[in-house]
Amino acid sequence: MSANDSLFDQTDDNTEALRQIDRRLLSIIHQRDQVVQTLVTEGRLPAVGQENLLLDRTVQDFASEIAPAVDEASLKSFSSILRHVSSHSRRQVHVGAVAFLGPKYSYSHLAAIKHFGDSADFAPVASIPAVFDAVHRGDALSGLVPIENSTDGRIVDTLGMFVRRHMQICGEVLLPIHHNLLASGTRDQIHEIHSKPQALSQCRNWLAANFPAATLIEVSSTTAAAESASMSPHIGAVASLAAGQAYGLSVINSDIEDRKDNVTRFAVLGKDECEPTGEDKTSLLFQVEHQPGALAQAMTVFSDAELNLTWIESFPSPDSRNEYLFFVEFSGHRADPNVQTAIGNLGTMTRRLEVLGSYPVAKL
Ligand SMILES: O=C(O)C(=O)C[C@]1(C(=O)O)C=C[C@@H](O)C=C1
Repeated sequence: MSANDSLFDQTDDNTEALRQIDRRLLSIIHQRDQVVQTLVTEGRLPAVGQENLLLDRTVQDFASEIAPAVDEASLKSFSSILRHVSSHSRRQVHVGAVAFLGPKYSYSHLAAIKHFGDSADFAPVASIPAVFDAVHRGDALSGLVPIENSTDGRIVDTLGMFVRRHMQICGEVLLPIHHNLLASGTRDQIHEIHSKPQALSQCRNWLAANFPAATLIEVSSTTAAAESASMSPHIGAVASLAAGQAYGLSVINSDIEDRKDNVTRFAVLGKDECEPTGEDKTSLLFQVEHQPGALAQAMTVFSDAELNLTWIESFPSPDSRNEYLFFVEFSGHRADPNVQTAIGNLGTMTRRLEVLGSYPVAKL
C-alpha cells in the first residue's frame, strides 16, 4: 500500500473534519463566483485595485471582530488568500487578460500576481511597448509595466510609451526586488552575466566586486536571462528565485541588489475608473510652451491647490529638440475639488495635458 492510499483510507474524526471544511470552503467560493457573475451582469464589478482595498478591510474586520490574536504575518497571508480567491472568481467570468513583460516569473509577473491574484488570465509579452499595444488593441483588458525603481530611477521604455500613446493608469503596485545570481553550471564557469539593464544596474556594485571579469549582457527581461542561463553553463542570470526554479538553475548568490530596500513601482494600465478611497494619487502628463518661466508658472497650480507632489520626471519631447514633457503625481483624486481646480488651471497654461488616472495609493 502506498503512502497516498493510506492517507485516503484514513477515516479518523479530524481527517474527516478537515475534508468537510474544505468542501465548505469550495462551495462558498463557488457561491462567491455566482455573486461576481451577477455583479458583472449588472456592470457593478469593482476595479481590481478597489476590490483589493475591500478585501484588506474584510481581513481587518475579521481580525478585530473574530480573531484578535492573529499576528501581522497571518493577516498578510489572509489578504493574499482573498486576492487569489478573487482572481479565481474574475477568471470564471472572463474579465480579460493581464499583459506584462514576460516570460513568466519576471518581476512584472510577480507584481501582477500581487495585484491581480495568481488565478488571473496572464498574458506575457516580449517588451514593455508590447504591453501598451496589447491593452490599446484590446487583446488584454489590463497591463502592468514598471515605472520607477528606488535604486535606478525611471523606466525609460515605460515613460516613452506614455508620451507616444494615450494610456490610462488605474492602479499601482509596489514590489520589493531581491535579485539572485542564477546559473546552470558552477560559479567558476560563468563568463557572461545576462539581465535586463535595470536589474544589472541595481546590482552594479555587487557585480563589479564579485565578477569583475564577466561581460554584462543586456537582454529583454530577467526571465529571458534565466532562460539563456539554462542553455549554457557560461551564462549567469540576474533574476528572481521563481525564474531560477522554473528553469532549473542553482542560486549562486541571493540578495545581490546594492540596496536592500530596493523597490520597483509598477503602473496598472486599463480603463477601470477607481472611485475616491480617501488615500489616492493622480498622475498627469503635460507639456508647457517653450518660453521662459512657463514650467515655474505651471507648477504654481499644485502649490496653490495645496497638492503634495509625490513624483516628478521630465522626458524629451519626441517632436522637438530641447523640449520636454513632464510627468507629475500628487496625493488626491481627480474628483476632489482642489484637484479639479489645479487641473483646470494647468489646462490654460499647457500645450498638452493628459490626466493619466486617479487610483488608490499602493502599500508595500
Ligand atoms: O525583467 C523583469 O523581470 C521585469 O519585470 C522588468 C524590471 C524593470 O525593468 O524594472 C522590473 C523590476 C526590476 O526592477 C527589474 C526589471
